[in-house]
Amino acid sequence: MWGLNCHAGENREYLKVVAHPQLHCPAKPATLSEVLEEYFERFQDVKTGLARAISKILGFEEGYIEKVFDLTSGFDVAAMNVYPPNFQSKGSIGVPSHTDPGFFVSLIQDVDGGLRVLSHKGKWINVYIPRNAFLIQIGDHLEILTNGKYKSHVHQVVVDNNKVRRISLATLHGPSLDTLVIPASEFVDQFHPPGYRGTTYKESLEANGHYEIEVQSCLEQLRL
Ligand SMILES: O=C(O)CCC(=O)C(=O)O
Ligand SMILES: [Fe+2]
Repeated sequence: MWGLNCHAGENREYLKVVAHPQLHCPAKPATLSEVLEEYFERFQDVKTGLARAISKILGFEEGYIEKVFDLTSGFDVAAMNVYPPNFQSKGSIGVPSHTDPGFFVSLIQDVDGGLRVLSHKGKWINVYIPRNAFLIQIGDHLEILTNGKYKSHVHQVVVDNNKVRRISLATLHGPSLDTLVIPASEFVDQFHPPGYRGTTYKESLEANGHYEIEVQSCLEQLRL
């Protein structure tokens, strides 16, 4: 899906493709699908490694998250972004503040600067990503699974009055579409009642009337 968003609140051009369980990518240019295929194939090891590490940190056996999110069929969408868009450009907000659905988001960029994260004290922090490094951000469905222990944090992109051209690849790694995500019983007790309503991943992606591939957050609607 190609999109050009340059209205008051947003200012970017992007191509979104489903990356997993099966890569759906335009056939031309052939180098694009070849590079993405290799990237996402090799990224599976990073995803599995993170799932195992986080499972252990949460006190579960290492295969816990792979199992509850059914990651072998996990629904991943990659957004390739250009800021500012090639055509028109209005304002300096690349992407307004939001959280992302899913287990986690991985991000690479060509030039540093632009991405900001809202701290728990309500301050915007510029994110520094060392060259050749990935940024990993927690997604809404890990927040739901942990009943709010892990937070899907609010972030935005600010494009310095469009003086700098920036390209990023943000991939939203989700559970499988038919996985029902609810707060795990281990995080629920009389002092911590369930804070979120359970839905399948597919239902939560479509809750705001968007298509699955638009991967918009609906965390606010799921809060109890
Ligand atoms: O381009 C970026 O740095 C982040 C983009 C983003 O937040 C998103 O696509 O959800
Ligand atoms: Fe995002």
